[in-house]
Amino acid sequence: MNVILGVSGDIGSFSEEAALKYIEQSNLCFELKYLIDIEGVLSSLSENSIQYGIFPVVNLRGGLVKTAFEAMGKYHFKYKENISIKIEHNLITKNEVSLNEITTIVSHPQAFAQCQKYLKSNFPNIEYIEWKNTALAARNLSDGLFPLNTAIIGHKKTASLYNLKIREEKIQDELQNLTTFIIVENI
Ligand SMILES: O=C(O)C(=O)Cc1ccccc1
Repeated sequence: MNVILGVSGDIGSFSEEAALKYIEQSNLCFELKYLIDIEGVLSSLSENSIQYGIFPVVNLRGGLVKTAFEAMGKYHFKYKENISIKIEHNLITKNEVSLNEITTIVSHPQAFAQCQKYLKSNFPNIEYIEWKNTALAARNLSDGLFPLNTAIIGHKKTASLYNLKIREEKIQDELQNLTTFIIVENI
């Protein structure tokens, strides 16, 4: 049976990127399971349907990942190790939308926190919607869940994965935008 590493994101999320880097560095063989958010990871771990989990806990610009601390207070688990990755954010829309037509941006709260300066100077008066995960936002935009004039902030690979278009690259406030993820296991 394969050992499963639960990811707090969808395909194309930053948590997936951290998981892939962890697998490469540790030389361990894991199957990834996409559990969308931190609650999904920790609940699956407590039910023993996964053996390990990975999720973000802190970023220098965005601060503590609030949802991580809320979920960590609800479950018992063991800390295994941590890994930090450099995160680059991108503004992504459907193919037919131009920048001046954007009325809404959907993303994970950490993405908004890490792109504050960019958003304040470029989109001061639009609607912001917090979503469970950046890659899920991309998938849902592609599926037509949001109005056409919606952008998401996420990993550049979500554009090709979900048939979307990158409008602006590297929009994070810090060039070296490191986020730390932790790998956890059952007690
Ligand atoms: O939403 C994601 O893709 C995540 O993995 C959570 C996240 C979001 C923004 C920065 C770091 C982690």
